[in-house]
Amino acid sequence: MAVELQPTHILIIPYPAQGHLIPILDLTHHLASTGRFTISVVTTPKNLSILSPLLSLFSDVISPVVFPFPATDGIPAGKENTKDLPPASFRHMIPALAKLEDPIRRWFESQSSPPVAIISDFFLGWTHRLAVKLGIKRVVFSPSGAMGLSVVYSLWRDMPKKPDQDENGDVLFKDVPNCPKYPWWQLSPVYRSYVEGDADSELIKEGYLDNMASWGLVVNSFDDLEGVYKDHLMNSLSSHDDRVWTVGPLASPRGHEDRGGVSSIEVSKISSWLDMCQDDEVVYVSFGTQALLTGQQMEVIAQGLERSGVKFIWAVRDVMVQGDHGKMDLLEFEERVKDRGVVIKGWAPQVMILSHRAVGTFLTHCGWNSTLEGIMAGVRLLVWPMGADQFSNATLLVDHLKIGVRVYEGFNMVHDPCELAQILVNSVTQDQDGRRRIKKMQNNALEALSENGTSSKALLRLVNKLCELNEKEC
Ligand SMILES: O=c1ccn([C@@H]2O[C@H](COP(=O)(O)OP(=O)(O)O[C@H]3O[C@H](CO)[C@@H](O)[C@H](O)[C@H]3O)[C@@H](O)[C@H]2O)c(=O)[nH]1
Repeated sequence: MAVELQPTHILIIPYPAQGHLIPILDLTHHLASTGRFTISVVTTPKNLSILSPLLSLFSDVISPVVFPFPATDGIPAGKENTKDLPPASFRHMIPALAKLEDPIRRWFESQSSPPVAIISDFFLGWTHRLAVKLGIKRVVFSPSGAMGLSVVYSLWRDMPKKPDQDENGDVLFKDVPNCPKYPWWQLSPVYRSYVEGDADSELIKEGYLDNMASWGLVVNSFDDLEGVYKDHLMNSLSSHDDRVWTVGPLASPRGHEDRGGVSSIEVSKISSWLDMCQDDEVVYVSFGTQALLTGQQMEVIAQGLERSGVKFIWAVRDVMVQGDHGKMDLLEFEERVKDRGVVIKGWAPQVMILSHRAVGTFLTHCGWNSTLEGIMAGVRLLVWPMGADQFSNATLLVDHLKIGVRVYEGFNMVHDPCELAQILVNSVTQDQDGRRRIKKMQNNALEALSENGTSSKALLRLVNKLCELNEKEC
């Protein structure tokens, strides 16, 4: 007699930052599309709206599990997403979310058919212990690449100290392939702010160790881009056995117009403007959803764009438009360049812009999602890493794969608008070799996502492995 298959119930727990939410919800979308799961997604009231498109597509499959946001020192009431908070809030957001452990456990115990696995962001390491208590599996979701993750895991495992109390002293990662090294100031700010014995610091450290002990790991990357680092993770995380899945670049199968937010400018206006431009002549500039540029940096970018004479779209975070950004007068700048440039204040339809044939260059902070989106669009990558994993992403793109050009690094060096202008001009008019290399990587990414590609196969293996946990199905 045929056994009736029950869908496998899994619990997704995202971290409320757009660069983390967007890819884990893309993964959720892919899992929901298989028809083999019921999926519960943990969220808080102010983050519910980002789930709406998925909920309307998969109302029978995906259910939100909404908990009040836990009140926490360092996070103002009413703020539940890091896009509305300064970068240092990461230190507070991680402990805040750990307070959801008990409510989630109580919710789990009330379920007639509880989840067999948790897939949760790497900032939620405590979910490993929760999963162990509940007798289920935990899969870490890494919105960062495999190289960035290898470096950060190595940091928390080995706990290097600041060399000679010098911000510029190098820390060497001997155990990571290609032995990268970074000056202290380029290491993860969450790591640098660690204070031994401090409760929040210890919770964050435990979280990373718990990540390394979890049952599996999903990385938003693909083997042609980072195979060596995937293998390294596979070998160094013995607990993961063969359960490291590189399933990227994750993208929304639904299209990209409202990916991660509602565009603050009419999408049709932007596409009509781009339609009037020649192939590859437009430079797109964005520094993601976390970096807070200084007034001086805004000024350098504006002057660089103005002096270069290139066509451009510059996405400026709304907090930087509202904030006091020194001498920089965005409105005057816009007026001066209105014939050849667009400034988007607030959320930009980034993937749509990058994939337009007129856009040929991306000046990026090297956030991992932007990196993958740039590769998928086959645009030249001008990189200006600011923090987090962005310095290792820059190493990968510029030094190892030679598909990016390093413009500047971080906040503290001297930035010269004339030099930036020249780099922008060169990227639009020259650099054919760089362009060929990025096109090749774009093809590799598309290949990875094709039916028999490495990422599609990894996704299928992940799906099968999760379904095996469901005794009713096996
Ligand atoms: O106006 C905007 C701004 C951003 N995005 C999207 O938002 C995401 C931004 O992600 P990312 O490029 O990774 O930048 P951050 O927001 O800075 O991401 C944080 O999270 C990433 C994943 O861990 C890290 O790689 C980064 O260093 C960290 O800053 C991308 O999908 C963008 O397409 C838009 O669509 N419109």
